Amino acid sequence: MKKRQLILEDGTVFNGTAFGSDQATTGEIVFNTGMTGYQEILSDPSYCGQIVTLTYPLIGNYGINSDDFESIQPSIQALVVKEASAAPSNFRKQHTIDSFLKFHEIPGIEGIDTRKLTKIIRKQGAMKARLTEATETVETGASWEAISLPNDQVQRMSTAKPYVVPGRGKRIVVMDFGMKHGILRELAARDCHITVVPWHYSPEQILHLNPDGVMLTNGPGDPKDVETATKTIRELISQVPIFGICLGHQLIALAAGANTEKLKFGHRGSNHPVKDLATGKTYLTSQNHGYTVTKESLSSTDLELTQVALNDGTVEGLQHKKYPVMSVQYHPEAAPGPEDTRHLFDEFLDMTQQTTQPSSKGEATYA
Ligand SMILES: NC(=O)CC[C@H](N)C(=O)O
Repeated sequence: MKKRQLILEDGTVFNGTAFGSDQATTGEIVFNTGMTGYQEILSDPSYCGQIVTLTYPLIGNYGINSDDFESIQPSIQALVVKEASAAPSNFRKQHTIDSFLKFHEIPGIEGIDTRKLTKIIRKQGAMKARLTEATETVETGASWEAISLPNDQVQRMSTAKPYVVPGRGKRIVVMDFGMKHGILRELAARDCHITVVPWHYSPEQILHLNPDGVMLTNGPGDPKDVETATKTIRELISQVPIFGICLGHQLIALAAGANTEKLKFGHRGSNHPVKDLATGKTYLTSQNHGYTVTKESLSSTDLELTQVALNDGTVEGLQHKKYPVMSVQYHPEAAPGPEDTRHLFDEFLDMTQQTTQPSSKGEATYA
């Protein structure tokens, strides 16, 4: 078995065994605490450029199947696990995790105490890490600084050309920032006529499609890296009902004049409790994000805080005070994860009945 090392920016070195493809690689290291759903995590484009470690110790035990992908091409930088199952057992199984990662040229390392690794990330915060042959010397602080991580992930993950998923229902334009299939699945299940457009589509191009509503998807990286999209959303807010998920939520916040910031180590897992402030109900949610909307920055905007994370009090949901625009930081499409908040897709489609004409009082009148 080939030896491989995981070297963290803080100097910690983990020794393990290679699986997946061969190349050495560098990325931001993040952890996900979900007990299942590794295939969806591997193929979630929001992880583009990140080395993902999973706290659940046995990964790959039900194989890789044809049904559970969240994108065609997995885009994680590397995978770090305790044990990669070589003998998966499931009636849907098509590949082992090793052969799947080899095919997609993604390196992995196993034999790592991923819970110890996670505790280090929680203490030190998200940092750079390198996956390499065991013979490479440990990098020093200065050389880590010289390694810059990418900031063009949305450009790489978004569709290059618009395309249609036909339906007979509501006309929804989806701005693709690195969309998970789950979002399309939910809209298609509600018979929407879906037009998926590239991240840089202009307000004119979007409105020309005559949408009943605009969906802003999840996506990788820092929301401040896609200023063009923020400007587009700023123009759309008063003209069409909008629903934003994760990166889409952060972009609505920026467009409305709020701020975003990087969390110390992010939220990634399938059991994050979120409280709806209007009803007092708590939902379990699926999450994958490293940035958050700055709560204090909301006071100078027309956005109202609707939901908060119960673990750390951060912003989880927003609603525009004048227009039919809402967003959540978590994943109501829940792939993987609990389905508590799927109803938000229905609420979005209900919202598309509302007009966006401000009344004489400056409030929107919802027909
Ligand atoms: N899943 C997402 O859309 C993540 C949004 C953003 N890239 C973040 O990490 O916060």
